[in-house]
Amino acid sequence: MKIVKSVAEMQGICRDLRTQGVSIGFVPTMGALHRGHLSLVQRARSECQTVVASIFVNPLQFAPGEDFAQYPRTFEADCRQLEAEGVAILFAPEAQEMYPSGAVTTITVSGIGDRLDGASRPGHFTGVTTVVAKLFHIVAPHRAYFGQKDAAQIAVLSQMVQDLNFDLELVSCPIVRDADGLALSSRNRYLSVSEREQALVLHRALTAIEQSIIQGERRSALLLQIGRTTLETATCIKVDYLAIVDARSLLPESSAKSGVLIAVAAYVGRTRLIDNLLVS
Ligand SMILES: Nc1ncnc2c1ncn2[C@@H]1O[C@H](COP(=O)(O)OP(=O)(O)OP(=O)(O)O)[C@@H](O)[C@H]1O
Ligand SMILES: CC(C)(CO)[C@@H](O)C(=O)[O-]
Ligand code: BAL
Repeated sequence: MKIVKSVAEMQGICRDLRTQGVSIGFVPTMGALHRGHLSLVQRARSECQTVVASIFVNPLQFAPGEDFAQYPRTFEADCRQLEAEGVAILFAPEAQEMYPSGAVTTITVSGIGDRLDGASRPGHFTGVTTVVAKLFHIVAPHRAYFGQKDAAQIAVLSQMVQDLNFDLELVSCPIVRDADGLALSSRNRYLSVSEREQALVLHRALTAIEQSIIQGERRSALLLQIGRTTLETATCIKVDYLAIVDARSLLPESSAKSGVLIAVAAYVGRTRLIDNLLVS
């Protein structure tokens, strides 16, 4: 696996690949890799001739007071895992390389970008869309792979790709979970043993809602009440949001019909976790 730190070098390599007609699959990450990230690489490998991954802990998407400084950085182990999965090129720039003039020019998806995580983490999605647009310009992928765990991120990026005419396909990949249901996340490593036990309530709340839908209940107000009752069984959880929304616009839906997203975010101790399910 070739490791590239310079924007100009990365852009040159990808330009050559495209000229040769090689299809490029791109997996952007912030590192601290787990099986969720690797599932995106595996999907990219199965659909594209070359896989490019990136590791960049993007300062722009962390609000003041968030965990930018503590965010886990496990570069050597990440490289070993990416190489074993057949990634051809890893782009791992420093912040100065990505933002030499600071963040003077940014991209904001209005509306969608201010909902769910965008409401709780002001400026977060402007940071995400700005860095992902830059990465798309640098890597010029044919396909880019994102996890459904970050469902609001997918909604925001899909809108950006459409509005700014990025010539690529955005591929959404299923949530990878531990055997007990907890969605894998780099931030899970912040959890103590007892916090991890409490964190299971997120998936349990989503499952309780799903069961009610399967039994025929469609009214969002009632489904949200069922979810909240389950969340209240955990003592060290502070719910940020539990919402039933349209998966594309992220606007509230009064009925849990097909295509609707049920999303939850909660602080488990000081760690903020998210999870969701799509109604099909
Ligand atoms: N459990 C998972 N299943 C599938 N994809 C995932 C999972 N966790 C993360 N991803 C995807 O991996 C990509 C990189 O995410 P990121 O590096 O932020 O990891 P993360 O585990 O989500 O970290 P964080 O704890 O910061 O949310 C994103 O597209 C994200 O949706
Ligand atoms: C897409 C991303 C790599 C942009 O920094 C990040 O938001 C993430 O890891 O989901
Ligand atoms: N997975 C989204 C990255 C973040 O939480 O900042």
